[in-house]
Amino acid sequence: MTRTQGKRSAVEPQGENILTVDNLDVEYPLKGFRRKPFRALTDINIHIKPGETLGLVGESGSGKTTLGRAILGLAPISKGTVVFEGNDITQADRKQRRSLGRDLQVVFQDPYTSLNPSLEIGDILAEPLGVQGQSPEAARKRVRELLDQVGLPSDAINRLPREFSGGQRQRIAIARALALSPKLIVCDEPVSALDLSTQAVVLDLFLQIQKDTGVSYLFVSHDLDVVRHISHRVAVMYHGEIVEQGTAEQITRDPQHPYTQRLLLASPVPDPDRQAKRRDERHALLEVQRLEEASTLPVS
Ligand SMILES: Nc1ncnc2c1ncn2[C@@H]1O[C@H](COP(=O)(O)OP(=O)(O)OP(=O)(O)O)[C@@H](O)[C@H]1O
Repeated sequence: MTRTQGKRSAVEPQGENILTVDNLDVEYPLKGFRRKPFRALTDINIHIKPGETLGLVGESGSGKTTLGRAILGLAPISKGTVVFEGNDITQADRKQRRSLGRDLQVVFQDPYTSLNPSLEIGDILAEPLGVQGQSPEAARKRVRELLDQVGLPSDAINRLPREFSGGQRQRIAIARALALSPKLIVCDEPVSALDLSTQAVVLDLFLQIQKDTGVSYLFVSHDLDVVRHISHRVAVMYHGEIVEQGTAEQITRDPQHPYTQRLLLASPVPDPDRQAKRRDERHALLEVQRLEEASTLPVS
């Protein structure tokens, strides 16, 4: 393991699927006379169990974001089913979607644009709690818990997003996604905008939160190294199709599809000695990063 200090458990999650996507097609309508819709996804089949991370890797334009959006009910599905906690979201009405929305959250790539710049952190985190009818006192208590869970001090409550670094903002975005204790979080390139050492810290946080809460992740990234580190299983997307699925180890040791083989060539697994040395270097870097983050946090 090269990226983080956290360890992914070797035990595979068991039980009923929390999410099952079957034979899914997504077609975007295109403007213009007689233009056929653009098929962005073809015959997608994936599933995720409670407490499991499915990593979704693929090149730009392969359809990763579209699949995440389809699961969130935000993409034009032309065929197939998306069953979340036993409910087919393609058939759900607005009221059912709202209640499903509680258990299904998202963390986006860009921590600079995903937070409302004019709201204080306390209000950003309390917003979903208020919508669900929590009293201001209960919401305030939950906001403090959330900040603690993502490793930010409680005085962050009265600060604005611009007062935080990229890594700290992504922690705030993760806290917001966790507010309603979701069962599944769609993580759409959540570390791509961060530098390498901050990526490692945030990946550790995702692992720790999963250990503590049992939440499942669909973890989207173009970076195979990130995906195979954080995921129990990996699905490889290519031109709108899933061309290969397996455990991170299977995909790494015995890639079947030429695209996966190319991805691996671009991201080789280092030999054990080099790996250990890089891990030590990484740990030292992480410690420096943590100290720096702590010292740049605003003090009230
Ligand atoms: N709203 C839309 N209307 C038409 N085509 C779209 C729309 N959104 C995405 N597409 C097309 O669907 C395909 C898949 O896009 P998508 O954003 O899902 O890929 P991606 O793998 O997430 O790429 P990236 O890593 O660059 O974000 C692309 O060809 C894209 O141009």
